[in-house]
Amino acid sequence: MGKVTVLDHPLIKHKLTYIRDKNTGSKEFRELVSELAMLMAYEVTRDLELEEIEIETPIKKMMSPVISGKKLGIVPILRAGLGMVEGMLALLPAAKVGHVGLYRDPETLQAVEYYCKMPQDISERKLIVVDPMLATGVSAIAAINSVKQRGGTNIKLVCLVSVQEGIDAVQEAHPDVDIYVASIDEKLNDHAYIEPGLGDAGDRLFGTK
Ligand SMILES: O=P(O)(O)OC[C@H]1O[C@H](OP(=O)(O)OP(=O)(O)O)[C@H](O)[C@@H]1O
Ligand SMILES: O=c1cc[nH]c(=O)[nH]1
Ligand SMILES: [Mg+2]
Repeated sequence: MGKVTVLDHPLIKHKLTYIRDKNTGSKEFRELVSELAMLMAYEVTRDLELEEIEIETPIKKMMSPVISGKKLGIVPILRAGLGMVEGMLALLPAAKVGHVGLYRDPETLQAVEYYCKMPQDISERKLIVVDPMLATGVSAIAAINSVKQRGGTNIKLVCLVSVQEGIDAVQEAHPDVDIYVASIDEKLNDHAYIEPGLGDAGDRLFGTK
């Protein structure tokens, strides 16, 4: 079973409070989501492999570590996942970006996929699927299915706000995927929105609705 990590660094908690606040407008919301993604990227990449290379300081030669091993890929789930890409790329500038476009049908709550474009060498990359919200888990499960169908094998899921129900669903469908969240909230409401949550992440990012 993949592990679940709640990233509860004080900076993450602080910024999360302000994206939850209904009085936070789109500009500030976008900036905070981006900053949160950057902080989470730092934690999620803790297990990157290193190799020693020889360098020379102004004083003497030494062996010193640099990142090695598999390259990275970031996969936002459109639309709301787009808000997390820039922050992740700020820390991981060499990562390639694949996109999965899908929305949750408000009536059936099923995921409807409308776009998918992955890096060609997806099977050789460590992939980080990103979406601010993990509610029922239907969207994340569908997105990870799409990534796997195209050859992705090494996958992590990073979300800001989640509920236990969504985490359980992803773990059952994709037991090989580690999940990182900033919060596990109380529950889903009757419309499968997270309570207390932050509302509709896509609408708040892009000023729609
Ligand atoms: O876990 P789930 O129950 O599937 O819900 C979570 C999904 O819902 C939201 O996307 P939405 O369908 O609103 O699309 P959008 O990003 O285009 O707004 C959110 O960004 C997730 O992708
Ligand atoms: O609370 C929720 C649930 C699904 N999608 C959102 O954007 N917010
Ligand atoms: Mg939405």
